[in-house]
Amino acid sequence: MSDPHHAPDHEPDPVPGPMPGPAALHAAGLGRQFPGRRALRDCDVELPPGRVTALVGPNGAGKSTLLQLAAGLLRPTTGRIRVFGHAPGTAEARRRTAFLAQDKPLHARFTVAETLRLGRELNPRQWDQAAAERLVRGGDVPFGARIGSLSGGSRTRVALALVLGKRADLLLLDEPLADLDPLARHEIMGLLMAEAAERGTSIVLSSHVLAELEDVCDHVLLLKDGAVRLAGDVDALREGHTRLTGRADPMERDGLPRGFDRSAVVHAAVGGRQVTVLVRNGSADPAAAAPRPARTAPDRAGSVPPVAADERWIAETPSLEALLLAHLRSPDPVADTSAKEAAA
Ligand SMILES: Nc1ncnc2c1ncn2[C@@H]1O[C@H](COP(=O)(O)OP(=O)(O)OP(=O)(O)O)[C@@H](O)[C@H]1O
Repeated sequence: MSDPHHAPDHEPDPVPGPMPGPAALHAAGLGRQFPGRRALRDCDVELPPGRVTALVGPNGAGKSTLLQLAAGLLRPTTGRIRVFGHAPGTAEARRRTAFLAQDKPLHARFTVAETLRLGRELNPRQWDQAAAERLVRGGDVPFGARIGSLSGGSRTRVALALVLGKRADLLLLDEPLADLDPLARHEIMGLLMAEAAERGTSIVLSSHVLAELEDVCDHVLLLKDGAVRLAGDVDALREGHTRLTGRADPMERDGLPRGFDRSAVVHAAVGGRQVTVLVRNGSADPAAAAPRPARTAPDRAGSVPPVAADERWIAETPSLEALLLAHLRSPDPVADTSAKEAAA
């Protein structure tokens, strides 16, 4: 339903620089300023086609702003953004993109059937009525009911039906599951995965429920304070980190042994006598998955053995949720986009 709000239907002047690749979403130096507030700054984003991307970040991180820029509802203040190489708001970008806004704007006085008819009229060449109806029927939403009379979850279902009915190549979904009950969330996630697997649809999905993203997303984009903090292929990012659990050192504020290489630490948390720490792997050598303490304090020389070889530490590849939580908690402002290449 985003069409009526889109920016004018013309390509802006070409921007100098290399041509964008076939990325589903490409942004370079992207920024968006609101009065008194910078929502996004200097964001470089490359989302390969056919991937399901988790867009995560704290409240106010800029997730909705990025999705609205990609949907052509906002214009960048700086930099540029492209969907499949096209400027958002142009006819080709609009045809290939479907956007589900966080507040799911629908006409309250329309019935469900009228809403789907509007979807078909706005997308006459590519509308899939069966896909849209399937979603509505899945929730037992009456086709004759007015949108204004529906529960939040049913309204969300109708809004998603419009998105899936459009048969777009890139779905931009801003917290699509927020109003849905657990069974409906599970069902909708399954539908989205099927859509991605069967049609190669690219999906960008913002969510605060990290555990739900684990089995669904194969790519991640973490924003914090309007900047990209972590980006890339999920497996590559997980393999690029190690989660270590061991006995906390009561003499150290962060609970880590004194000689521990803190430059590789994303975040450490002490719980009781244990410390759990997420570290970036410093080497491509899998044997070095766990960090070696690079600096050993002179007064304790030899007292801190290499963590990887110390059986008192449990080393494991982090889950996506553990990875994201550590990066969300990390004060480190340096973006980790090391897994970008693996995603291409
Ligand atoms: N239209 C606007 N006018 C002024 N400020 C805005 C506007 N839209 C967003 N902002 C500000 O930009 C920042 C980023 O907002 P945005 O909605 O993109 O964050 P978000 O990551 O989607 O947050 P949430 O998780 O709470 O939905 C916030 O500080 C917000 O207040």
